[in-house]
Amino acid sequence: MNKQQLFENIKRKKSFLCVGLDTDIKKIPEHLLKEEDPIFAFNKAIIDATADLCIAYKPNLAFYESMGVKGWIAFEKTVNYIKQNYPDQFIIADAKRGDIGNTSAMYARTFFEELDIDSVTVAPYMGEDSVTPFLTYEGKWVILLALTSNKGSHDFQLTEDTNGERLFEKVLRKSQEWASDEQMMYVVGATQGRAFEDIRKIVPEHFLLVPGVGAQGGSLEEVCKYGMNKTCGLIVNSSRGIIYVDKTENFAAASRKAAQEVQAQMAEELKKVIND
Ligand SMILES: O=c1ccn([C@@H]2O[C@H](COP(=O)(O)O)[C@@H](O)[C@H]2O)c(=O)[nH]1
Repeated sequence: MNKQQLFENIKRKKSFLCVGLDTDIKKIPEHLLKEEDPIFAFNKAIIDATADLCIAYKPNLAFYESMGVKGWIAFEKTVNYIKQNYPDQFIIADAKRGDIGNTSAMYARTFFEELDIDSVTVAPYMGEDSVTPFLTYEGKWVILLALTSNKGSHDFQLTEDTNGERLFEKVLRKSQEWASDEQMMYVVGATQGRAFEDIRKIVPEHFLLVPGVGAQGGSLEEVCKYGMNKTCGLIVNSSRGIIYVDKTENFAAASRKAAQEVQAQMAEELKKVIND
C-alpha cells in the first residue's frame, strides 16, 4: 500500500485508528479456550467487529512468539485472514527488528516474502546497514523507532549531544538519507505530547505510528494538535484499550464500541485539517 492509498482509506473511513492485536491467552474470554486456535478465534472476532472503524492492525510479535509454534501459526492465520477479507487494511508487524545486514535481510524475508505484511517496526540502534535490507521491497514500509512511549525513552532517546541535538532527532534526520516518506514511517509515543511539534519540524510529511493512547494514557487530542499534517500523517494505535474492554461472550461488540468512540474523536480531528 502506498502513502496516497493510506490517506484515501483514512478519508473514506474518517479514521486513523490502528487496532493493536496484542493477544494474550491469559486475557481472552474463557469460552474461547475450547476453540482449536483460541488466539486466532479471538483475533478474527475483534477484526470482524472493528474493520470498518480502523485503517490498520498491529499484531505485536511478542504475544505470538511467546506461544511458540502455536503462536506463529495464529499470527500467520491472522495476517492471511486480514489480507483475504479486508484487503484495504494496512498490516504492521510490530517486531522491532534490526541486526547486521545479512541477518536483517532474513527478518525482511520473513515479513515481506514469507508473509505479505505491509510494514515492520525496526530499531535504528545498529544503523544504516541494519535498516536498508528492509527497504529493498517495493511497496513495503519500515517503521523506525524514533521516540517511544515508555519512561525509558529518557535514558537514550531524549539525551542531547554537545550541539543540543537529541538522539531521536538524530535518528529522524539521519534516516531520511536511507528512504523517503513513501517507504519510511516513525514510531512516536502518544505520551510524548509537545515533542510532536519538534518532530514535525524534521519530518513534516512522514506518517507517524503513534502507540500510547488508551492504556498508557497518551492524549489523542494533543497528538493531533501537534502531530497531524495535511495528509493526516498519523496512525494511532490502541491495543488493550480496544481488545480487552470486556471478558464475556459479548467481548467483540464491546471492542467495537470502544473503537467507535475513538473513531468518532478521530473524525472530529480530521475535520479540522482535511477539507474533502
Ligand atoms: O513506543 C512504543 C512502541 C511500541 N509500543 C507497542 O504498542 C502497543 C501499545 O499497546 P497498548 O495496550 O495500547 O498500550 C504495544 O504492542 C506496545 O508494545 C508502545 O506501546 N510504545
